[in-house]
Amino acid sequence: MIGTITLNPSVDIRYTVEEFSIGSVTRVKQVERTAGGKGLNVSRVATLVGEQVQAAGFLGGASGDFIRSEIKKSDIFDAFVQIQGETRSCHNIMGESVSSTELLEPGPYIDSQALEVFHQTYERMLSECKVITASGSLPQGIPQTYYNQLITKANEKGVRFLLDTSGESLKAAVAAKPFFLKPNHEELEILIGKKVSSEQDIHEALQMLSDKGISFCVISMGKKGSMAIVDGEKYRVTFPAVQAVNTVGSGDSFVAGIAVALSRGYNAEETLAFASACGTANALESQTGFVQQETVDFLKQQVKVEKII
Ligand SMILES: Nc1ncnc2c1ncn2[C@@H]1O[C@H](COP(=O)(O)OP(=O)(O)OP(=O)(O)O)[C@@H](O)[C@H]1O
Ligand SMILES: O=P(O)(O)OC[C@@]1(O)O[C@H](CO)[C@@H](O)[C@@H]1O
Repeated sequence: MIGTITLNPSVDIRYTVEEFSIGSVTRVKQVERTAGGKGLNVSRVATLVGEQVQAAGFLGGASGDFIRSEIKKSDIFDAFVQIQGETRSCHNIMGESVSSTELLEPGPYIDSQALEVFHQTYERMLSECKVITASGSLPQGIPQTYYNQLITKANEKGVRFLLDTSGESLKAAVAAKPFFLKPNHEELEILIGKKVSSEQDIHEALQMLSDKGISFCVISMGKKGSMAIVDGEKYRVTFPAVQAVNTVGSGDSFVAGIAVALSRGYNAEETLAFASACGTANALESQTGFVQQETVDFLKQQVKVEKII
């Protein structure tokens, strides 16, 4: 079983608009709500490709109730801790001629009591899951070094810990040596504190993270594919161009693909091809964090994974 952690889930609200400009009134053509936050996207995609998933984090208020009802419909085991506060919403404004614009709320305050209940849940997850993913920002009241505690516990138990976060929590987490990291291009620049403009810069960054003890690291670059280092071996991942519909959640779908592949025992090349297919399959759907099994199977055959000597 795969365990997913979404400490700061959200109701993702997608507004489809014909045009959008700051400082004027916009009438929305279509509104869609999904149970989101990066880890819930991971949960949904891993379930859609056939794995059992238990999902944990914090949920509260009417938004929390909505997410719980969606989790139930998706056949994901609900291990979320109930809180007093209200789960946040994240807004994505997009349209045919409007490039995706996201507004992400900060999330509720988590008190020490809720955190204590989460610790108990996490201990149980470590004994039931081979792979654990942790994704996204941290809600208020949780220190930026919090993922380090979770990583250390997973490492002690020999559970593979896959981390997809950004900013200070990503910077801090490297020292705790998560099994897997997936910064995108922008997150990588913040992580290493310098511009990454050439393939050589990416190689150096991957080598640096590998030398720091990260077994599996991927730098994802949207439609340009990704570059990876797995146990010291470097890979370039590419695929034919597609007509993307909504790329929000493609990174999460990629992480879901990695988690699924690892729990099935795929080798490095197969794992990267499968994850990349999941990322692209999501980009072909309008719904955030959603893939179709047939699309993943088809795309997996189109992905090229080359070892870089
Ligand atoms: N426009 C696209 N066309 C095809 N595949 C895409 C596209 N964008 C993303 N993907 C797929 O998804 C993977 C991850 O995408 P990306 O690098 O955009 O992650 P991300 O920035 O973490 O995404 P997000 O934060 O929006 O979930 C890519 O490696 C690729 O396989
Ligand atoms: O604030 P975070 O946790 O960093 O990101 C939240 C979020 O933007 O990430 C997902 C896309 O990856 C969306 O579903 C969600 O709204």
